[in-house]
Amino acid sequence: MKPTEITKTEILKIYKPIENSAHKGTQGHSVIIGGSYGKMGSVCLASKASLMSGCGLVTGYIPKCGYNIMQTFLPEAMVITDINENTISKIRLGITPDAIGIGVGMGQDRQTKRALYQFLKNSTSPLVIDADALNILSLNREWLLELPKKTILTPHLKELERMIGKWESEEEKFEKTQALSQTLEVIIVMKGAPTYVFDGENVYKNTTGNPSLATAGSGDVLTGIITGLLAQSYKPLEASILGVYLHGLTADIALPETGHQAFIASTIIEYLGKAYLSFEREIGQG
Ligand SMILES: NC(=O)C1=CN([C@@H]2O[C@H](COP(=O)(O)OP(=O)(O)OC[C@H]3O[C@@H](n4cnc5c(N)ncnc54)[C@H](OP(=O)(O)O)[C@@H]3O)[C@@H](O)[C@H]2O)[C@@H](O)CC1
Ligand SMILES: Nc1ncnc2c1ncn2[C@@H]1O[C@H](COP(=O)(O)OP(=O)(O)O)[C@@H](O)[C@H]1O
Ligand SMILES: [Mg+2]
Repeated sequence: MKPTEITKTEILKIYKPIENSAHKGTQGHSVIIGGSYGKMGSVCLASKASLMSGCGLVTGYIPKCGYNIMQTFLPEAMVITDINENTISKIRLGITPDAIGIGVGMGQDRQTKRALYQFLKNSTSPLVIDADALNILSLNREWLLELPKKTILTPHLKELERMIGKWESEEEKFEKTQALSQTLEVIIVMKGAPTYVFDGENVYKNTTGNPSLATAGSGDVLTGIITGLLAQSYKPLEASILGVYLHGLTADIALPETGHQAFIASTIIEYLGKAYLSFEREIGQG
């Protein structure tokens, strides 16, 4: 199982420049579901990253306590609140978005667990599953069978361990992850240094990124980027590959300008524009 490297050449084959006739309706609508009291930053970061990945419309689905926080942090986003104050208890969107990212900052309340199960049973939009949604699934492994095919899971190594159990060697970690992606027919973005993407058949190794990304919220931002790309009608594997590449590239571009200490999750979002511009320059020269 030799990984294929995710290089700029591959990325330029996937990347779709914007059409002149574009309007916000053609650029996709993504929904980020998550947040709980004290963890609203995660949804704010993921939603802003989704918008700045190029998505036309973004909605946050959050508990009531996050309403003012999110509307103030990100006026470009729309907000739908749960009936519950501090955690999500029932997911009623009333819209059918082009992609949904679920789990960041969501916590693992009993009501939230039940809401996730009902959501997975009924959801028809392409999905990205991260953080607490992954942890809840690890505690209720039979729920994994409810995941629609080509759903994208984005575990860091601890979340991965909760899903597949401990491994004795790197080889075993890769084999178990590959087996899970094959059995469930899902895409697994195994976050780390570097990040690998499994699609059940092949494994792809990211070539961008550096330790500046070892900062709170940087995975929440990745969830927002991949969800935004999915909503812009990139296929799930393309969105995963392009998402991890862009995410790492922001850190590579920023590092000489910011230094790693002052690089935070918001800096990833800030540098998305420069990362995209580097693609446009290559296309212009081609
Ligand atoms: N501003 C906000 O609102 C923010 C909200 N957030 C939200 O908080 C929730 C909890 O998420 P979380 O990831 O912090 O908790 P959890 O799953 O227990 O993992 C932590 C443990 O895992 C390990 N570990 C992690 N990475 C690893 C790696 N690459 N390689 C190896 N190990 C690794 C590490 O273990 P250690 O190495 O310390 O033993 C660490 O102790 C979640 O909903 C998230 O969205 C956060 O995003 C922050 C900003
Ligand atoms: N040393 C590193 N080199 C490259 N990427 C890293 C490094 N440390 C962390 N990252 C990236 O940062 C992100 C961290 O995600 P995660 O642990 O979910 O953060 P959070 O939950 O705080 O948002 C992942 O995309 C991971 O690949
Ligand atoms: Mg995370």
